[in-house]
Amino acid sequence: MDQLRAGVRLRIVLGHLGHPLAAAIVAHPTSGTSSPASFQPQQFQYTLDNNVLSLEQRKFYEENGYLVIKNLVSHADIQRFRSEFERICRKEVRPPGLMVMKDVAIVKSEQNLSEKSVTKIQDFQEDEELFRYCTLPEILKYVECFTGPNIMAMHTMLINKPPDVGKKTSRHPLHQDLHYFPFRPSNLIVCAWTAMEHIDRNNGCLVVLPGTHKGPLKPHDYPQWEGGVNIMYHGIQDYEKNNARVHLVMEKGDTVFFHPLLIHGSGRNRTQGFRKV
Ligand SMILES: CCCCCCCCCCCCCCCC(=O)SCCNC(=O)CCNC(=O)[C@H](O)C(C)(C)COP(=O)(O)OP(=O)(O)OC[C@H]1O[C@@H](n2cnc3c(N)ncnc32)[C@H](O)[C@@H]1OP(=O)(O)O
Ligand SMILES: Nc1ncnc2c1ncn2[C@@H]1O[C@H](COP(=O)(O)OP(=O)(O)OP(=O)(O)O)[C@@H](O)[C@H]1O
Ligand SMILES: O=C(O)CCC(=O)C(=O)O
Ligand SMILES: [Fe+2]
Ligand SMILES: [Mg+2]
Repeated sequence: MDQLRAGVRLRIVLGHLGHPLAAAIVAHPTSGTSSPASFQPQQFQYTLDNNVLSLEQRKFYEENGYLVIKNLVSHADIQRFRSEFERICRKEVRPPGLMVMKDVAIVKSEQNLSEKSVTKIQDFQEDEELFRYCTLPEILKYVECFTGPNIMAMHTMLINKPPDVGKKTSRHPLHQDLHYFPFRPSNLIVCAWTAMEHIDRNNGCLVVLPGTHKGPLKPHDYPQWEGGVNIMYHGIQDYEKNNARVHLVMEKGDTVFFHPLLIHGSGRNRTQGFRKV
């Protein structure tokens, strides 16, 4: 029931906003008569009272702005998402509203779509098989700790980071997702990011600046990268250079939940594989 509602709301919200950009997963701002947030002890600002997170996990998210849950999504589900992605690349299915992006370094050279030319698909909410991700009880269970029970999926993507061709265009500059989101409140938004395979610094893992979710939304612009930058890959110019980057090494199925103000990005893919999340 809840899962069905999530899907229906998604369509309504996208239609209403009329905006190609949207968020990960967010609480409905007008939901419920009593906002759980108002009952929070003063020290918890970024998480809601729940029976899911341990006190330690809760404190970690509050302090750092992200939380990795190991082995959350089954390998069987990941295989299904992978297969559907390949079907989309082969154009066997073309869900309405889906956006397909190629890497800027190869967009002019490669004509045919294949899983080797597609860097990312976005807005797969009309694809039943991929949207299953947003309905997985194990995902929603954690999402609810940040959004509360009235959940909407706001933006969806499957990222297929290609092997870098030498121009470093496979990188994703450091940014805050809130830059792309025209809705608030930010503390009731969370992104769920699931590794579809082993991911480390070699194939371009997620890189985070812990604690930056406590700061403001910063100005974003295209980075001055010699090799080029992908469309809409805006970055923060003036991030704190002595703020240590943390590279999140993740196994297949591991999922990181992060705050939309957390500064994050991803490095270049130095392998020959297509890093999928
Ligand atoms: C939605 C946000 C929420 C975020 C949530 C989570 C937040 C954290 C993640 C944030 C990640 C970043 C955020 C991404 C934000 C978007 O991606 S927003 C959506 C992408 N941009 C748009 O929708 C803008 C409008 N759309 C477009 O321009 C086109 O649909 C696309 C995406 C470029 C693809 O075009 P296409 O239909 O495949 O057509 P194609 O002929 O291949 O290309 C058209 C032109 O675009 C150029 N182009 C194609 N691909 C690229 C590329 N990768 N780079 C540069 N130029 C390109 C081509 O060279 C061509 O240029 P010209 O020859 O006309 O000069
Ligand atoms: N000195 C820097 N200036 C600006 N952005 C940076 C800088 N260092 C890293 N970044 C950003 O953070 C992301 C992650 O950095 P990281 O150093 O992990 O990746 P990389 O430089 O692509 O690869 P690697 O250092 O592992 O060879 C990069 O893709 C880039 O967007
Ligand atoms: O996976 C990546 O390369 C970056 C993803 C990202 O920025 C996001 O999911 O918000
Ligand atoms: Fe992001
Ligand atoms: Mg580096």
